[in-house]
Amino acid sequence: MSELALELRTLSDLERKTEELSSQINSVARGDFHVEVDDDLIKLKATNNKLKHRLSLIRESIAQELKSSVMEVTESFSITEHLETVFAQAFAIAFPEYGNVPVIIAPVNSASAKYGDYQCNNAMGLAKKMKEMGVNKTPREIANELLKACPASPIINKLEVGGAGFVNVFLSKDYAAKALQNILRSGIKPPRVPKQRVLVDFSSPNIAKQMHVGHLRSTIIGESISRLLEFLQHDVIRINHIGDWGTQFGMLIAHLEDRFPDFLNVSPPIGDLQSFYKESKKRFDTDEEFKKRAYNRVVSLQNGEANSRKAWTLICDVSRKEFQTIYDRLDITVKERGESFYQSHMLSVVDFLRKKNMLEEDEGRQIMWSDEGKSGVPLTIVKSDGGFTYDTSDMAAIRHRIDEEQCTWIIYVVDSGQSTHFNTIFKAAERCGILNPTIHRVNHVQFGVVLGEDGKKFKTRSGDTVKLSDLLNEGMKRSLEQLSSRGRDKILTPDELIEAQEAVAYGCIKYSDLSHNRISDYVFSFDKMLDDRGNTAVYLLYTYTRICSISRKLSEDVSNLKTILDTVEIVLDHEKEWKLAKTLLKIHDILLKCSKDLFLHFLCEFCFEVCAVFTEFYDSCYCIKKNKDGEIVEVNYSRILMCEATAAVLRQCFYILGLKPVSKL
Ligand SMILES: NC(=[NH2+])NCCC[C@H](N)C(=O)O
Repeated sequence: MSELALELRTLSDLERKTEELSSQINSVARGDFHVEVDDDLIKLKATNNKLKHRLSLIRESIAQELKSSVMEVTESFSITEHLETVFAQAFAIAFPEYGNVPVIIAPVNSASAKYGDYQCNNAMGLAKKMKEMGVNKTPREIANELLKACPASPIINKLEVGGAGFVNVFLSKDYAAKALQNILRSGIKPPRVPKQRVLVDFSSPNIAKQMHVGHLRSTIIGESISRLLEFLQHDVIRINHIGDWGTQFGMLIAHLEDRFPDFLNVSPPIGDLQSFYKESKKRFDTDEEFKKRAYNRVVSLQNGEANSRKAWTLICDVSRKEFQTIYDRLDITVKERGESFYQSHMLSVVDFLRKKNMLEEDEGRQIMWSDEGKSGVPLTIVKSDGGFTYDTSDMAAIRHRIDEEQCTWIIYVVDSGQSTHFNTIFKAAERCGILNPTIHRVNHVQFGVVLGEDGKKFKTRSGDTVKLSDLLNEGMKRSLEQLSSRGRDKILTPDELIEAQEAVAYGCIKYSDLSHNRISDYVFSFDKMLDDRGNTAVYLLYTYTRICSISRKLSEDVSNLKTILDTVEIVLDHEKEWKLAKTLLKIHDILLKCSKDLFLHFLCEFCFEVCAVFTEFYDSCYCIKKNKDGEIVEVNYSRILMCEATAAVLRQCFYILGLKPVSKL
């Protein structure tokens, strides 16, 4: 919404108030009330006239401003947002007295193209509101007034009032052709959004414990959210909040000292950290002397004593290497900043909370309620032995992220099981003044559990947690089988085959996660994800390679795309060409929609739609005509450009979803 439009609304409100007052003055003047006429009220009437004049000037400049702001088709924007602005102006001009009505723009299902491409659906609601205020107008009358007040926009071909009072918007083909040409010239440009400094806390496995499928979900979703927000030009900090601190390290260090007494000189060959953990836990539970030494080591570690610190680093390194191999395979970038990083910040946040009188003694512990009414579960800030907890580290972390990192948006990609924890942290942070909800946005991006095909929690046959490296290996094996079943092992070079195998294996694991609404639990099934029909990575990747192979058929391929662009106009005469163009141009709307609520399945659905609409287009619109001998006799270059634009849109979406487009599959 432009500043002028806002000012216009404020002025309209003022105008309405003045009018109310004037009518009061009039009634008073008529003698309806026996009240002295206030001089101020009379002055207001004069002000009202001035305001009216200003209002008409502002309306004029809004019309001007809008013209200049939308004339540029070279800029990329979300069609929905653009139409929202157009209709907001129409509202301001036609119905200024109804203040801040949020504009409702909805895309029209392509099956009902005769009703336009988008609709403004406000008239019905407004008619109701007017009725409450004693004004009788039908939604169709309102829609007609809105239509008349709509400023010209280069993206609109025509407007019509339809049905119960919808304003139907038909997009302009000229605009669409230009917008597609821009995509081909300079790639997909992000729509403009206010830039934020945002921290994405994701992956976050725990040292010495198995990185499980829950962490895999967090890793995949967090990476894609980071890519999406980076694409939208936000300043993104990707943080791996690993569990590398806490009392369990005391027993791990004590056990390391016993098992590898020479650990300071010779790096200990801990192959299997999980069983190392189990061994030490067993001793901790049964051996009093060991337990005492373990506690000792926690204290020395937290005090920064050199040998304990060294032992801790060695243990963390073992896990770190394991995590990194998963990140490398899945192309994940995340900066490690585990719980240990916050040790000094925990000391200071405790101090801060104590000074603010937020801490309460509870059976030796120091707790904090997230609201004054003491409802819900309190946070444990200091344990009775003086140690800190997961709550303490998250309070320290949120404070650091807001005060020191200067983030205005923090996103935690963590399973739904922790939603109480995060809600409490957010409320507590607000209560003690760390977080100001008018400035800071915090989101717990929660997700459901991974289930096996039997509908039970995802486990190995023997009932153990599935090792992620085994899972990725299995994916690689299954993807090779899939490719071989299509005879690809005979067509592709060994390098191309490996590239295709990885693209399919990792792509399908990521995509099957991202394409489901993350809130619900999801069933992990290689069979489903490797299906080449339906909304799967395999289907998308195959469609993409098909598009690539179309232009490959041209001898002078698309390396001279720029020349083609300079000489060929995109024509959108065929119904399927026009449908494809409109589908592709939805990309900005979709990206914004995904970033609003941080749901990536909308982007997956969009990719699926693009592929389906492309197939319809390709089935009914020839791009390259060949004769009986297979020689090219005619090329429709406009359609070749459409193919290239489709590939460009898909590539951009693939990047955000972490899929690697391969030109041969
Ligand atoms: N700031 C956070 N608490 N991030 C999430 C940490 C997840 C935790 N390490 C776990 O495995 O459950």
